[in-house]
Amino acid sequence: MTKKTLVIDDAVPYAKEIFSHLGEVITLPGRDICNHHLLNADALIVRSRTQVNESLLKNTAVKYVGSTVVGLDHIDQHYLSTEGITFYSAQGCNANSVAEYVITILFQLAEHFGFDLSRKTLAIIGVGNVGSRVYSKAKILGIECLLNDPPKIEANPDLLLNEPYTDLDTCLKADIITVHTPLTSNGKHPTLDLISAEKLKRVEPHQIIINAARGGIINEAAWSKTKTLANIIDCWENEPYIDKALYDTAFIATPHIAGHSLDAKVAGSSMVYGNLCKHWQITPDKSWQKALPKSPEPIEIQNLANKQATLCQIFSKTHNPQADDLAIRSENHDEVEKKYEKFRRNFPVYREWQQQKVLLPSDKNLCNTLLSLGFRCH
Ligand SMILES: NC(=O)c1ccc[n+]([C@@H]2O[C@H](COP(=O)([O-])OP(=O)(O)OC[C@H]3O[C@@H](n4cnc5c(N)ncnc54)[C@H](O)[C@@H]3O)[C@@H](O)[C@H]2O)c1
Ligand SMILES: O=C(O)[C@H](O)[C@H](O)COP(=O)(O)O
Repeated sequence: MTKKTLVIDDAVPYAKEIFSHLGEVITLPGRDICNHHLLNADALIVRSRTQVNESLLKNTAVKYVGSTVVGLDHIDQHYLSTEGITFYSAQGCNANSVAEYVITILFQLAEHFGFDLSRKTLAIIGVGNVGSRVYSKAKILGIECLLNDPPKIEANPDLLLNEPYTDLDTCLKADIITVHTPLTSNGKHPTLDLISAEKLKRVEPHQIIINAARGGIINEAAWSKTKTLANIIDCWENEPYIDKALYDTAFIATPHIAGHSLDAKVAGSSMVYGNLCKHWQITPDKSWQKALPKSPEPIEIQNLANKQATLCQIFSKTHNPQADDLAIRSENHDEVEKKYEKFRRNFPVYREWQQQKVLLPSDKNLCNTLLSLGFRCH
């Protein structure tokens, strides 16, 4: 069998360790992968920064495309299908990372503005892999939720019987609104401009809006003029050339890193690797897992404040989105745009809650909550 060639986005962690036993691995920055790199490649493995379409793949040898991320708006799936190119996407690989990002920020907001999260309502728009994990964590933490996901309800109306699904307009009255839909512009429930200028007119100054899904789901021009208590923005239109007016309104502005835990990135790579091995009928080799770092040092909490404050401290020690905000923040917007992609490509490694051990004074209630959220607790 001739040796295969795989072209891989160099932001795919452990690309060489994981994929080299399948063939020759060529790594390139995702944005720089062009048609001429792929002429003799058998497989292309990307993250979100490579637009996979006819102009990229025309007259190449590529017969397999693997996306190690969840969003699909960079993939022309119709073209791949008509050309008989196998496509696989690591759906759900980073859902937990995004859910932890959202929950951490909710606690940071509550501590900053001095409110009790258990007295607030959180509306989750899009209840798939990410939204359902936000929901399950919020329930554990005593946060009342509203859910909105018309495609899911149409597929399974019984969900209305036991879960707080409701219409979008009702959700947009919630204290906190977080969107977790794909960015779609066709079909029965397109999400482009889902929270339109018209809908934003009804948002009140006490409300908080979070977008860690895709730029464009919320009308950015109108959002930048909408008075809110806080805007939390991880996903923007035209990244990295993000809108200054919207950026200037953000309480936390991060460069599309909500799904960037090491665990999420490795899960994406590992899922594509497993699918490619199956596709090429090769037995997977798991020796690359030895390259993974050990679990992080335990989080030590000396003194217990109230439960919300202590949880905020623990979540923030795991990963602090405010540090990511500060990493790109600048009065000079050109500087923000310059730092945006550079910071993403050199993103500090952090591990998810299930890799974390917490050492704290005995508190059964707090420990049970932490265990339910996936932490180990001593
Ligand atoms: N910021 C990040 O780093 C990051 C990481 C992962 C995913 N994402 C984005 O978040 C999106 C969701 O991720 P996921 O893994 O949960 O995907 P998913 O496909 O599991 O869930 C998306 C959910 O949205 C629902 N939906 C679709 N159209 C809708 C509409 N008009 N109104 C309400 N709900 C609608 C779907 O029915 C589905 O349940 C992804 O498409 C991606 O764009 C961002
Ligand atoms: O689509 C996704 O899974 C997420 O938006 C993910 O963060 C994209 O990762 P990136 O390619 O931007 O590193």
